[in-house]
Amino acid sequence: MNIGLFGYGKMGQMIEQIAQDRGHSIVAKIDVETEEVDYKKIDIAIDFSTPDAAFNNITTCFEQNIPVISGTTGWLSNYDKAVRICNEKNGAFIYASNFSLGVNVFFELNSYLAKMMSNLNQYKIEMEEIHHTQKLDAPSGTAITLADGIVENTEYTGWELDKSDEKKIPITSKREGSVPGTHSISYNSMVDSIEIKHTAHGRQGFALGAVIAAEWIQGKTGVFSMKDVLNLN
Ligand SMILES: NC(=O)C1=CN([C@@H]2O[C@H](COP(=O)(O)OP(=O)(O)OC[C@H]3O[C@@H](n4cnc5c(N)ncnc54)[C@H](OP(=O)(O)O)[C@@H]3O)[C@@H](O)[C@H]2O)C=CC1
Ligand SMILES: O=C(O)C1=N[C@H](C(=O)O)C[C@H](O)C1
Repeated sequence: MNIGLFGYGKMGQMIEQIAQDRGHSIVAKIDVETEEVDYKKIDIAIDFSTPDAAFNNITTCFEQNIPVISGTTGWLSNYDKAVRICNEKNGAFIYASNFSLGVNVFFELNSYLAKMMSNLNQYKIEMEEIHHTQKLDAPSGTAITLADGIVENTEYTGWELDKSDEKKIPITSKREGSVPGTHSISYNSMVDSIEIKHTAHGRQGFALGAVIAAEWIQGKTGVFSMKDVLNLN
């Protein structure tokens, strides 16, 4: 595949390595200073840019009939609009807050645990995410997806960064050194605690998942998720 990288930062560079190892070519590296893009050369766009840039990158690719894999977080207020444009253009799109295969299994585990805990009111939930100090958004996109999985299966109505509303899942966001991404959810009662945790050891897992998604979406039209790619449905 001829891949166009939208965003050539920490993730863009990791994806370049992994994509090349799997026999793909990087035909464009687009970042904030790029003035002209030759879209004709690009079979698929992989966007790991910034919350401000993602929507425009993604929808420009739809206009050019290029399928898009996006891992950028912090732009989701425009997600429904992007989906609409993708469908209007008969395009192909996957957004995932986290492309790592392990985290996508962790999402399923989180939903299953939330369902089991939903009638045990003596347990109070807490979520923590830890990332490197360069991260622009908080809470992480992954933490938001985890919170959505809990809301779907319990009486919680949403999430909040500061603990105040009993009906909301309290999320603590920590920014420390170069931590690639750690997410934990705990259920605490007076007598015990249950905790599930995912720890990324680097960015390879995110990048590999994004390249696998790009390979999978070739020749398809529609809006998909990593659940489809990994057959976790
Ligand atoms: N879904 C997932 O699995 C994962 C998602 N992420 C998310 O991916 C995004 C990128 O992460 P990361 O690579 O660590 O961040 P970086 O800051 O290292 O890279 C972002 C890059 O985007 C560039 N950029 C800025 N504006 C534009 C633009 N208009 N078009 C294209 N590129 C632009 C930046 O350039 P400049 O520096 O010059 O501004 C920078 O090179 C974040 O939102 C992060 O949360 C990260 C890891 C995994
Ligand atoms: O910015 C990052 O680094 C990461 N961002 C994603 C998120 O916001 O969840 C995924 C991963 O945790 C790394």
